[in-house]
Amino acid sequence: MVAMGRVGVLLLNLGGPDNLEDVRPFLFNLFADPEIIRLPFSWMQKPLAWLISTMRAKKSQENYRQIGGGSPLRHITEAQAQALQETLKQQGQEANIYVGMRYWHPFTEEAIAHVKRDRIEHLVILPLYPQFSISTSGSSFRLLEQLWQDDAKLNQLEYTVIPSWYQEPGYLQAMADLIDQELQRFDHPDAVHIFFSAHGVPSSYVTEAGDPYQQEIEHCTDLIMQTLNRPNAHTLAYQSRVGPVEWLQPYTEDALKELGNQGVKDLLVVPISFVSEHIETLQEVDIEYREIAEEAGIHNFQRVPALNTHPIFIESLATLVVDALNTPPRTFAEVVRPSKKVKMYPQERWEWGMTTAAEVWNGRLAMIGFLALVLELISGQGPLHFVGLL
Ligand SMILES: C=CC1=C(C)c2cc3[nH]c(cc4nc(cc5[nH]c(cc1n2)c(C)c5CCC(=O)O)C(CCC(=O)O)=C4C)c(C)c3C=C
Ligand SMILES: [Fe+2]
Ligand SMILES: [Fe+2]
Repeated sequence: MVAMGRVGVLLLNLGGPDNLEDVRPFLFNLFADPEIIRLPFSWMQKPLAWLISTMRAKKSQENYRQIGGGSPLRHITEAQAQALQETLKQQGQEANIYVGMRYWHPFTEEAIAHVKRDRIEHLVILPLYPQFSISTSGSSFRLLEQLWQDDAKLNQLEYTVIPSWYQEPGYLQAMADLIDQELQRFDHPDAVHIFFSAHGVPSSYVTEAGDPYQQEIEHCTDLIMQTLNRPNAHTLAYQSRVGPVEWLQPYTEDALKELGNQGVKDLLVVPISFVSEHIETLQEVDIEYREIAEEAGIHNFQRVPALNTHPIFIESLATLVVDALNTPPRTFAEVVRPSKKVKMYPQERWEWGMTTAAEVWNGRLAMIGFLALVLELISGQGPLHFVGLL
């Protein structure tokens, strides 16, 4: 059934720096998010975000430089929006598509301003993360919930949230298709080890805060293997760990070494937590993990491309939208998981010149960092300058 009234679809995504100058402010926005670094005191959030983004900027910029000087995420997401609009139209469903990024342009706040400007009556909120995590979809839902609380006008809008959608048959089919296509390029397709690499999160998100992410990733992997219906061996591992705390295991780099030691020669990486090419496929997998794999004796290391605008994938998004318009709406309150502020999660090492110091930040260390920051701001020549961080 086709929904009446003005329909909008809000696609949520992370966002990425468009150029190298954007890297530091992008990182600041990311680390200023309490769903990314969970602190006991909210007043610490911004100073700490400032410190970590400042310390990480150079390394991160170097990674973005290796993939052409910026993230392709904005262009790809806009192309997905365009393709989704056309597919919906073919199915008789007119809809405006909006892109709302969490940490960079076009920001979620801008997207909501456009939704209001266009006087949308029914809004489907669709994160471009197939699986739910507190740190991704959860963070965007929390932000939206806040925008709704701050703006009474938004309450006239009928909205519905799709929390996660990795079970959608079209999505699974598109993933299986991409894998199958890449397998055919190997001399012995059945002998290829299929290596699912998911973006990691700190383990405590799952064990302490109740993030369903790990369970959804595991289930998703099983469903893709069932859809693929081939005899290949497969592994699931977690990539992109930052900081010294424990993240979901096994880590991608360890699992690759292990497989290399076991004599695996042909390996196909399947990025599984994200539907677009981005820095972690183009730089981390294609450059860093390839090097680790080759050193471990995996001579034929290939990767499945991201879905981007794969037609079966875009059709599955259209199906999700149409289904959401035809079922009772789901509110933010139903989909935002409770998150206890349990611990401080250090995401970055302190790199004081030559020494790698604290393994885990504690409150005291954060306090020292904060004082350093204050001194820095007052004098312009404070301790951060002194140790070469700025
Ligand atoms: C489902 C995917 C993602 C999860 C889960 C996730 C959690 C998470 N990420 C960080 C820290 C960083 N993420 C960064 C970039 C980044 N993260 C994702 C996806 C997930 N993150 C994507 C797609 C991207 C890249 C966007 C792009 O520019 O193409 C970065 C910045 C890049 C870098 O410096 O390495 C950081 C830092 C944490 C701490 C976390 C869970 C708590
Ligand atoms: Fe991330
Ligand atoms: Fe990351």
